[in-house]
Amino acid sequence: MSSQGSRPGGDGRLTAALDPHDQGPQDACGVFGVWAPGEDVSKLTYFGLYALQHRGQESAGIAVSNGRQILVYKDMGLVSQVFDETTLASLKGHLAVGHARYSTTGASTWQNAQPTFRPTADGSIALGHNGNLINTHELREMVDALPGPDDELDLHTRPVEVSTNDTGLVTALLAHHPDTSLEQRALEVLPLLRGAFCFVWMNENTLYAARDPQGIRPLVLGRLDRGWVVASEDAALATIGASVVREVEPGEMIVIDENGLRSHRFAEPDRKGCVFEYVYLARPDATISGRSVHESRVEMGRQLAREFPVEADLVIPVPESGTPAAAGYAEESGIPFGQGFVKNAYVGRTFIQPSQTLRQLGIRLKLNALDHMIRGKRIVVVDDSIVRGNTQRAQVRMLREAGAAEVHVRISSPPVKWPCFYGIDFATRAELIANGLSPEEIAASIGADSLGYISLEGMVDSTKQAASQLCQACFTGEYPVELPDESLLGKHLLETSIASPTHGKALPVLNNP
Ligand SMILES: O=P(O)(O)OC[C@H]1O[C@H](OP(=O)(O)OP(=O)(O)O)[C@H](O)[C@@H]1O
Ligand SMILES: NC(=O)CC[C@H](N)C(=O)O
Repeated sequence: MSSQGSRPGGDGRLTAALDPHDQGPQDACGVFGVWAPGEDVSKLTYFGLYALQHRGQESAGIAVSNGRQILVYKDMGLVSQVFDETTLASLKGHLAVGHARYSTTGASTWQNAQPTFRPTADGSIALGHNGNLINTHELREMVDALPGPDDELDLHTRPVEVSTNDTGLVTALLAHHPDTSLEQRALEVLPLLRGAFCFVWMNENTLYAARDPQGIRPLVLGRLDRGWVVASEDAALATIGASVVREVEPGEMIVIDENGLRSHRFAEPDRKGCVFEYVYLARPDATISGRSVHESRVEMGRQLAREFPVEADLVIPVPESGTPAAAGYAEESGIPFGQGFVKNAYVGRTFIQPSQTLRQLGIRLKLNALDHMIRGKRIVVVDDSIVRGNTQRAQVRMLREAGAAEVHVRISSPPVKWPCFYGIDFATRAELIANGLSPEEIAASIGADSLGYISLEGMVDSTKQAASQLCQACFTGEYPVELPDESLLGKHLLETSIASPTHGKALPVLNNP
């Protein structure tokens, strides 16, 4: 990576840039934000992101401010690959925001890694986003209507970031507040956004967080002895020793600075939390809307055993996220629970990798069957979901090769038939195996003796949330935030990117690869 344009510096408050590829051998979508004078905020953010790594594994970044300038460090890779002690030690300040990304809109590139950065009339902002916006064309037009970078910025001292995703557009809209405060500007911009968003952002002195009116993705507020924290999941708070205060409410914006915490309501709440957070996305030790994710998953397994019993010798999970449901299935059915697969702990989640080839390779890399546990037995194998079918096809084959007498697949969520437009890369309908095939046809396709999916009601009841307050669009096709264009249903979100470097204006940023 080489730098384009000159490095920031010289005007006393300019954002400086740290590009890991300019650091020689010193080697640096979960969101995290911390405001804590006297604490090592970049390290707290690093550990917070580490706890949120399961939410995004393509790129990671941290922005930190010491009150005068914001430093941003981001790169492709896992949190532990992007940051090291030296990098973290150079990120000094009293407030920080961090991000671990997997892409939903805009390619998986350094330019789209977050926090995104943009200079403003009175400083700069850095922002991280979990979610996905669906009115990006509208937002693009709003950004295009803003005064261009040439009018606004000195490009000799402030190089340009060409971000091609939804997050870059919001950053540009927020950053344009020549005559008003960032806080006021945010209260104008947030109501214009459609879709899912949990944002954490900052300027030099203030930490902000906001959650969309539907509260599709989780966001929690926590307290340190000497500060405040916001994070996608409460497990990240526990990791850094912060206590949970409450969830950031749907439609709420929080502002934290030396005067404490202020809360604004920018929209009326209409709660539609993502049910797939309970099924797969969130960590099992997370609590969302007062309900333990682990307990929800165990209950889904119990319910699955009631709905799809089978005579068998052993219940095994597809690790990791299938494990609690398998335990619930075994408990309810009375069939012994055991380990049938060994998971390589160093391999990450497979369905969120960007290409099909990588996904398929990833599964073989991840799971190996324990032959002596499997041989001659009738196996019930429990997983949380079938998306493209890669995992089940591979693991049924492995179980057969290991000598299983029968393989019965049980899935603790209903068939995924519809793409997600709110922050999960469920891709196109064509890629979803349950879109074209019945459960019987899927069983034949993956080579299973039987296949049972939990009912929609069974899954929803297990979360102890009112069905009316959950987004179940990936199972039902009923989208709680109206899609601007029905043709979106046939497209991959990565193809709906709002701008390419050759279309529209370039967004200013600190360093270019
Ligand atoms: O039908 P597919 O397209 O294969 O996707 C579904 C699989 O992806 C997830 O596992 P993943 O490996 O991502 O994560 P996990 O280890 O946390 O269960 C999920 O638990 C299923 O096993
Ligand atoms: N998974 C996410 O939350 C993605 C955030 C944002 N839409 C992006 O693609 O960067």
